[in-house]
Amino acid sequence: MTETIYREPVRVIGGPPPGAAALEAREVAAWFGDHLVLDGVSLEMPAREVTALIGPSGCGKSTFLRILNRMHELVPSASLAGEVLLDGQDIYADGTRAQHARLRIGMVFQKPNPFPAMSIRDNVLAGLKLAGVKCPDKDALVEQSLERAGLWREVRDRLNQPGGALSGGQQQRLCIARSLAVQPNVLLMDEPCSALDPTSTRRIEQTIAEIADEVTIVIVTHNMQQAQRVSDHCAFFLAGENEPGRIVEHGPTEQIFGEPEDVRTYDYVNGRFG
Ligand SMILES: Nc1ncnc2c1ncn2[C@@H]1O[C@H](COP(=O)(O)OP(=O)(O)OP(=O)(O)O)[C@@H](O)[C@H]1O
Repeated sequence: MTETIYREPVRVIGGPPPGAAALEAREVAAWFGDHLVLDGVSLEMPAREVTALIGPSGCGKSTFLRILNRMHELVPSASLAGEVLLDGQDIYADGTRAQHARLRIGMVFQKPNPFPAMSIRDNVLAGLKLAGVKCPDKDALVEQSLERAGLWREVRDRLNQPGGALSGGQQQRLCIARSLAVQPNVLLMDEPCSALDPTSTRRIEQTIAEIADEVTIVIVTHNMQQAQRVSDHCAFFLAGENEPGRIVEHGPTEQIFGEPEDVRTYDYVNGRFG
């Protein structure tokens, strides 16, 4: 079989502007009803780098991640304050559409969620249809997205088979391919390996390393080794008893794991609690 390697991004019409983008949260607070779950969260997530969000269960990491692409507001009781800047533009500014923010800032979830009866090829293209993005050369886009997600070689001869027939790790890479097909500027990942075996986990980590030059990544993980392996920066979240979650400390991953400034960070990354 002849291979076409698509080095330049395949052209799509109506997609995000090209390239990775920086994200910055400023003084973010979040509520469910009148329950304040996050407060005073400010964090810079540089373009083309991987930022890991770490911290014990319930400290607001997933809530923060969902605020970064306007999914938090889909929960009926949810509200928030603060700003989220995508390359300097507040995604919550008046007149900015949530769907536009979600197109530029993609998301991969804990449990792989391909459309099980839909073909592998159509799964990759499903995000385009939902976002109203068009592509004149769909075959090239399918190949490039699967290649970037590290799945092409395993599925290129069975693109018409259902997505549900793949293994869990392959399904997660299919979901990454689906997110990449719309060519987002940022990819958010909420514990993307927690349902996977160690081999699939390493394969996803390899994929993260391969795509990080082209798309900014923010990943929630409970796995400290994973945070160390995949991220350039880490933010440590913590919520006291009856207190909202806050960032205790953030910085280069080497510093957070090697020489943290706060004793709570030291204790957490060394497995003393959480
Ligand atoms: N839909 C919801 N309605 C009400 N409260 C919620 C909702 N989702 C989360 N919460 C609450 O918000 C707080 C933060 O939850 P969140 O899931 O963001 O934490 P987390 O750090 O991601 O936890 P985990 O690591 O267990 O996934 C918790 O107190 C949780 O109970």
